[in-house]
This record gives sequence, structure tokens and C-alpha cells, in this order.
Amino acid sequence: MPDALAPPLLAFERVGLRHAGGRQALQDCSLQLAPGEFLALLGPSGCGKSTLLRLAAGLIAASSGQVQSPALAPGREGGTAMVFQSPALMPWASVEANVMLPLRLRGRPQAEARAAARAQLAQVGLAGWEAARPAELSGGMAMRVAIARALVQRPRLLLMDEPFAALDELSRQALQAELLAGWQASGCAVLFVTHNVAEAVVLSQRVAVMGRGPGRIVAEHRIDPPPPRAADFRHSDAAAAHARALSATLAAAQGQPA
Ligand SMILES: Nc1ncnc2c1ncn2[C@@H]1O[C@H](COP(=O)(O)OP(=O)(O)OP(=O)(O)O)[C@@H](O)[C@H]1O
Repeated sequence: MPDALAPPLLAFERVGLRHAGGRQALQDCSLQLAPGEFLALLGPSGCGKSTLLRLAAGLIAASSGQVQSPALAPGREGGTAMVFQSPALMPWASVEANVMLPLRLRGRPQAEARAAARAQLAQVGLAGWEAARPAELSGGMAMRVAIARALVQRPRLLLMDEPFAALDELSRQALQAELLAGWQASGCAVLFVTHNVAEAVVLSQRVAVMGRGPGRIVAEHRIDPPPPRAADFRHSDAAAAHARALSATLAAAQGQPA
């Protein structure tokens, strides 16, 4: 659960970003994420969601304003991990070796990294698949490996860029439930980019809606009840009401009637 009194884990203060080609992708973009919070970032195509995520990861620097996050401080445990729409696994390496990689790169001993990878794979439902190669996995299983590879790093901040967009609906729902279980077990904060209103409602505690031209946060919407929620929350009247409100906000952000 986010602690309302704790300093933010991630703070964007009037951030602007002009790409090298001259395009102003973000302008006056302000957003805060509390430790342990699950925030969905919802917005139309091209509004700057991925750009915002890359700023949060420290992969690019703001042109104006400030991005602050203790999770970006170098040399500290509990940093930032990222999951993309493509699982981006090493095809020549086993599932276990893929999940061990970030720990090995940090110098963790082989046996310790293997034990951590096995435990994390079991947590995402992949016990018994440690020796498999990525080519043997379904899209949903490959994404589970990518999530395990992120969570095994014990990040304080998990950044996810439309990770379930390429999956069929049933796989997507299963992965959503597993991500929520992983989030609750790890206590990390999640910033989750999606186009999908229902996904934002089911997963998050709060939704930030982006508008474009240039990209900025135009609305924030709290999703009640707080987690953990009943398994059938996605079919509840409360979820439908949140989805209607968010769809209207999103349509307004795109300059369309709801
Ligand atoms: N490296 C880059 N150089 C120049 N312009 C870029 C670069 N990356 C993104 N842009 C532009 O910045 C704007 C925001 O792009 P971004 O990918 O952040 O949007 P998005 O909301 O994630 O889009 P989508 O939902 O379609 O993935 C777009 O107009 C895009 O064309």
C-alpha cells in the first residue's frame, strides 16, 4: 500500500522533452508516484507515454523541468526495472539463465542468482520450465519470464510499457492477475503504460490520463476499492463506472465526443 506521508518515489515537475528531431513530445508534465503505488498511465497513441517512461528510467534527460527519483540513484539496492511490449529474451539461453542475467551482471554468485531466479519463476507459474528455451514458450509464458526477470531484481520502481498489448484476452487477464500478485508480494511501485481502459481499471490504484499536443497529464482518477480486490472486480458495477469515466476523459483528451 502506498504511504501517503512518504516522499514520492518518482516526481515529474513541469517536465518538457524535445526530441532531437525538434518534436516537443512533453510539456509541463507533472506527476508523482508514491512508494509501493500502482499507477496506470493511459493516453492516446503518440501522446508521449513511452517518452515519459524512458525519462522515469533515466534513459533520456528532460529538456526542461525536473525528474526526481531515489530509485534512480546509482549504486543503491532497489532501483528501477523495465518491461517492454516485447519480452526481449535471449533466444540462445534457458529461461532460468534469462532471469538470472540481471543478478549475474551485478556480481551475485551463480548459486544465489539461480535460487532467486527459480523462486521468481515459480511465483509467475513457470516452475518446471527453467531449462526451456524462449522459442518453446507461448507469448504469455515469454512475458511471464520478462516479468520474473524484472521482479528478481527487487526493484523499488517497475516500469512497464504496454507489456500485455500483444496477448489474447484470456492470456492478458491471467497475466494481469499474476502481475498484481507479484506487485503485492514485492511491495514495489509500478508505472504501467496502457491504451486499454479496462486494463488500467483492473490493475491500478490510480490512473493518470495523458493528452497530446504536446503530451501532459490532463486528469488523475483514483480507482476504488483499494486492492486487494475481489477476483470478479473486472465485472463489477464499480469497474464499469470507472471505465466509463476514464473513457470520457480519454475522449476529451483526444478532442473527441465521448
Ligand atoms: N527518438 C525520437 N525522436 C523523435 N521523435 C520521437 C522519438 N521518440 C518518440 N518521438 C515522437 O514523440 C511523440 C511521443 O512518442 P511516444 O512514443 O512517447 O508516444 P506514445 O504515447 O508512447 O505512443 P504509442 O501509444 O503509439 O506507443 C510522438 O510524436 C513520436 O513521434
